Amino acid sequence: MSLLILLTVLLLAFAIKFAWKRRFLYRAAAKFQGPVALPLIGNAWLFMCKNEDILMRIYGLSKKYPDDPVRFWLGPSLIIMLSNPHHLEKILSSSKFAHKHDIYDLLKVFTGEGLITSSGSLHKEHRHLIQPMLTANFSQDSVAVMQKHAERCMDILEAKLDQDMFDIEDAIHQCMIDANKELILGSTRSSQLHGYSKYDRALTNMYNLGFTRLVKPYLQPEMIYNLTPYKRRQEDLIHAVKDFIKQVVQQSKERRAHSCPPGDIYPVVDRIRDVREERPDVISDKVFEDHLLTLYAAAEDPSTITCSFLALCFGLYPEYQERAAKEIMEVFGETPSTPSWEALSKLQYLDMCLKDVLRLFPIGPIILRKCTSDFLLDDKWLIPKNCGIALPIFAIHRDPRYWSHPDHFYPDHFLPESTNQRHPYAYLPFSAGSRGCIGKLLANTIIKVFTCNLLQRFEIEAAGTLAEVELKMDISTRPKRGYRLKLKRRVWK
Ligand code: HEM
Repeated sequence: MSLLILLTVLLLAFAIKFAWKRRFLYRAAAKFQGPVALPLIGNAWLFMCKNEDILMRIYGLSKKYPDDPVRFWLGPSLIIMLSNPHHLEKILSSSKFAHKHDIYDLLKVFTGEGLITSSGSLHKEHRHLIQPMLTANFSQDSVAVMQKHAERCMDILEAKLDQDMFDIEDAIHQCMIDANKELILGSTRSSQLHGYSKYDRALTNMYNLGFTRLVKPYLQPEMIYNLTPYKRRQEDLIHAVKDFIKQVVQQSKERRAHSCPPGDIYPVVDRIRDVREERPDVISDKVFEDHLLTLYAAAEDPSTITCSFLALCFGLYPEYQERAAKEIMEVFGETPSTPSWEALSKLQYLDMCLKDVLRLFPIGPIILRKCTSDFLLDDKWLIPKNCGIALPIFAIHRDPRYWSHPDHFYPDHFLPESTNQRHPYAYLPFSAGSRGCIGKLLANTIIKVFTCNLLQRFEIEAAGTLAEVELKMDISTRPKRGYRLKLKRRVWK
């Protein structure tokens, strides 16, 4: 009995000390609106649903609190969500929010100190080294590489001509694997010709496993996670992925030793290797591998998703497809050939289509940051040090106050007169500021070259409406039932 009393007293003392140390956080949180928080779990109950439905829960909440900041408690963690573009601008342009939220640490087992998961001075220094490698010149050189892989993909898609509906994702995924492996990793092993490799499969499973742990709080404590089968699986995946990256590094060293010409492109791996030669103290072997895996993963999956959604939207909105195809024909003619860099920039309508797809299906539907010191927002709201910040990009991209046709594919959203009237931070498909995407130009190039090839060869059909495309969230936004399309030979009228 006395032991029980002692334990209760100790527990109570611990709880009081814990609450006392965090009194500033509670005081600041009380100034924000937010849903009812339960003892211990806070608002975590709002997100107790299937992983894939979390996106819609967050969307619902941000619609409920569209203007002023709102607070959530996820267990002991305070998160402030901001849905007003004017607030997003303040956050994304402040150095106080350049830190990723602590939850990203769970992904460090995979991508270590790569640009997505690192923060602080190491991130800043390495971003300065890597960003200049992805210049307009690199994107320009990537056109020919992308054209080669896109043509191969179109040849594969010929087999689907005039057949039943099929999911186009696999074909696009293998094409994007080949292109990004050559551009970033300098590897010419083709998944389109030889099928998915062990590495390709491991990487896809890695995204899924990483996301599962992010959204299941009970898997987050290391002690518990280590006892689950997920841990074993994680080790197998890491092993497969890292093995491949080590081979890529080795091949790059051999190219250097034999002064091999870089082939079709001077890939990112060789560019980083050359920087290391000059400054070996700055990038260790381990961080070199982390960068390669991060850059490849950051490029391959978003490009696949965006090209697939663009094809689906063209299938659902034939009039916009026709307009984009006509523009491509006017600029390039009917026969697919390697587009010139100048000609690509003439595809204004395709550009508007791509922008609207990135609006509807942003790769980062929610961006999470950590506040590293107290921050006074609009001289009104004190965002306390160490709390999390959530930016619900998906919800803002569908807010009817900024978009005339929020839930439709509507390229005219990006007519200059509409764009000029909108707050620039109401559209953030590549995020912004010191943690914004460094591959934006490359991504635009890859996707446009791919789409030119697709529309030059095929007419795309899809059934139903965009409203019927149910979405799910994993590490990005995807359709629950795939990208189902039908292809017909394009006949120029
Ligand atoms: C359609 C294609 C793409 C989209 C929509 C996209 C979107 C984004 C977004 C939203 C972020 C910020 C994430 C956050 O703040 O949490 C980001 C970061 C990043 N992206 Fe992209 N991305 C794309 C393609 C690429 C490509 C092709 C590369 C590189 C070759 C790339 C490399 C990166 C890197 C390294 C970061 C981390 C930057 C940092 O934190 O310093 N991305 N991307």
